[in-house]
Amino acid sequence: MSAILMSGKELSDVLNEKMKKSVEELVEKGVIPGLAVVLVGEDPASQTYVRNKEIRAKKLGIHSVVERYPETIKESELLNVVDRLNADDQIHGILVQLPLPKQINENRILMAIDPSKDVDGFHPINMGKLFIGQPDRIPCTPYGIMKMLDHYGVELEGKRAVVIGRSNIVGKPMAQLLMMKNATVTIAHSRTKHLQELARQADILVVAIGRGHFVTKDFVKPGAAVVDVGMNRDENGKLIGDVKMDEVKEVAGFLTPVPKGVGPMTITMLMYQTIESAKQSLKADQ
Ligand SMILES: Nc1nc(=O)c2c([nH]1)NC[C@@H]1CN(c3ccc(C(=O)N[C@@H](CCC(=O)O)C(=O)O)cc3)C=[N+]21
Ligand SMILES: [Mg+2]
Repeated sequence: MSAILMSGKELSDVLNEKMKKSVEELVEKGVIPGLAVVLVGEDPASQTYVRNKEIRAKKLGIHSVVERYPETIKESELLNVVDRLNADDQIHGILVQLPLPKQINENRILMAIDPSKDVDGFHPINMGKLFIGQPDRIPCTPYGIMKMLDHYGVELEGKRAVVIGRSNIVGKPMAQLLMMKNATVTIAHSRTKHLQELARQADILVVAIGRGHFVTKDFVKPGAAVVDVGMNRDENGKLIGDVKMDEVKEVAGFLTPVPKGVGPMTITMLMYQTIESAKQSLKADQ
């Protein structure tokens, strides 16, 4: 038996068609959805991501601007950039690419973004809304994963989910979203004891630990849905996930590939939330 591959690429293609129509409708009403990406420094992985977002925005008719700043930018200067974008009514979504250089307090920057333009869903107001069960902007990676689980018919109600990884941008919001669908959720991490035994109990296993090929078939319950959030480079520079896909696909019921799994869906949800933000700005004007 081989797992059903949950293709983020294919689902993105489907959702892109719908989003294209939404953008057309907005343009007819005089609003072009605008996304600003702020990129600090020269990190090559960030460059790829930014390039992929650019391509996608163009495809959808979203107005996209990328502002690049040197690694040495001061926190006060970056705060000025955010303020200017907050005030710019052509811009409906602002994404400041993380991580930021060490002289900059990341939280201070994220808190400066207007919550209604926070298409990453990282602002404490949006995080807070999510955690009280009133989601508004949702972190794009876990949001995209929920769309994939839904699209491929993975049942969540009453099921046991294990999330490996406790970050603010993936692990914590992922757990909350699964809980909102009545899954029984455990968050595990690098210090968790007996991780393998715990993971083996999961009907849904989400892996965001950041270690290439960490999860082998011995971590997986037969038939489980396995979601691989990892993006690592192997010794040849090839993109690999946190899951050893070749062996896990013989045990799992569902599996997201890397590449073309979670990554494309993250971008899809970013575009989706930018469009939503543009729609809301239109309503606010009326
Ligand atoms: N404020 C902020 N928001 C983010 O959402 C954010 C961020 N900072 N910093 C960096 C990470 C990383 N990330 C990726 C999303 C999609 C792909 C993606 O599209 N990957 C493709 C191809 C990757 C490749 O070929 O290298 C795939 O998985 O198929 C990659 C990486 C978003 N991040
Ligand atoms: Mg994200």
